[in-house]
Amino acid sequence: MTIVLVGFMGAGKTTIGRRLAQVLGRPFIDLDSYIVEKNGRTITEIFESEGEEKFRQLESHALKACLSQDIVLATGGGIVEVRDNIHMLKENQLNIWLDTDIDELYSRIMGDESRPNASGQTFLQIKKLYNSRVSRYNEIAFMQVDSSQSVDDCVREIMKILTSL
Ligand SMILES: Nc1ncnc2c1ncn2[C@@H]1O[C@H](COP(=O)(O)OP(=O)(O)O)[C@@H](O)[C@H]1O
Ligand SMILES: O=C(O)C1=C[C@@H](OP(=O)(O)O)[C@@H](O)[C@H](O)C1
Ligand SMILES: [Mg+2]
Repeated sequence: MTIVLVGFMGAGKTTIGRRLAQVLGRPFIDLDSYIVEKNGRTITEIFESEGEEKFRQLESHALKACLSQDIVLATGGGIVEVRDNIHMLKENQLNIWLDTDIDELYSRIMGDESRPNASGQTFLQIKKLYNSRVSRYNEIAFMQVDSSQSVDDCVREIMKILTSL
């Protein structure tokens, strides 16, 4: 069973996913890192050279390759932009939606140039993107975790639910 982390940019998918995998003793894959490694280019380079559509194709291909493995998988915040990804994720039960308020998300991603859909964006532009996606995170989520908590508290909350299943 793949434990998948979904949520907007800055929610903590990569950070909490890595720590959760350590605690579970499972391999960890960050989908962005997987794409970078397979393509030999950064996310920004892919966006700049071939556009977001190409990135989304690579992302869907990577998701398909990584699902159904016994790993912890951190997705990118735009995974819900592609309907096929939502269909694939609906087949996976353990999708954990990391979420917190937009002010906190914005403060975590501002100044980080590694996210083409965030760099140079105003708070209102980021909030509009968040609002356009939030219902789709909810659509695929098995559980929602408030990642305003510390990384370890988020992991503890997730572990409590997983061990009760
Ligand atoms: N629970 C948390 N509390 C405070 N800061 C966090 C938390 N989780 C992640 N961060 C920080 O927020 C930023 C984005 O985290 P990241 O794991 O890259 O999020 P995502 O993969 O969802 O975009 C990083 O600087 C990270 O250190
Ligand atoms: O929300 C988005 O459109 C994106 C989020 C990023 O991942 P994180 O959510 O881990 O930052 C990365 O996949 C890419 O920059 C696109
Ligand atoms: Mg990430």
